[in-house]
Amino acid sequence: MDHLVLASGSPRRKEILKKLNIPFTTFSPNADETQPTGLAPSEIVMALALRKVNVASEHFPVSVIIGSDTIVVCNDLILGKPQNVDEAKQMLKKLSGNIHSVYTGVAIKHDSKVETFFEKTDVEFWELTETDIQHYIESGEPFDKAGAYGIQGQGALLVKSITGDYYSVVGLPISRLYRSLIEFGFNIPPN
Ligand SMILES: Cc1cn([C@H]2C[C@H](O)[C@@H](COP(=O)(O)OP(=O)(O)OP(=O)(O)O)O2)c(=O)[nH]c1=O
Repeated sequence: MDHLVLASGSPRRKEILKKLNIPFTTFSPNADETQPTGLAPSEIVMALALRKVNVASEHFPVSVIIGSDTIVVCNDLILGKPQNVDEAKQMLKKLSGNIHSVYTGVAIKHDSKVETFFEKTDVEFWELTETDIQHYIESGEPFDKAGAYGIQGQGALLVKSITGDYYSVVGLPISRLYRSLIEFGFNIPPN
């Protein structure tokens, strides 16, 4: 079986990838995460995922490499990770009482062969009070997450409904990835 590398420093992505039940190495790619301008959200997340696998492939030239990127889009505004409390507050205010879309792009690379895809999941938030937002920010959860929340943590209490893949919101659309890896030619033994 080919060697698999997850080009990510995200502990969530690592946990989700374990569902494949195959060994893999993680590598934090430190790629430039500046969002390219003039692209649709789906294109942005695929471009950033590609940057991550390209950096990792310099270190693992013979491996199959997976990279991923997640952004939140609310009323045409792209929300990445908040840099401070104020930004987190602004983001959560925007999401309050609204439906937003979470885009996760994935890139798979082996030698010169590259595959990219994206998933879009719609998430509806309850109406949040100032106190709800304040309490949630104090949990510390918002700061390493796109849109300033984590659906897998206390952020679950903010979410009214979701349409699409839950794991894509957490950062890695695992069932689509599983199928894409097989189509890509990666040999995954039956569990
Ligand atoms: C919306 C949402 C995002 N997130 C996370 C997923 C991503 O890890 C993060 C968005 O930042 P990313 O830049 O996509 O990923 P990362 O910097 O955490 O990891 P790496 O680039 O090394 O792969 O937000 C959650 O964990 N839960 C959520 O509900």
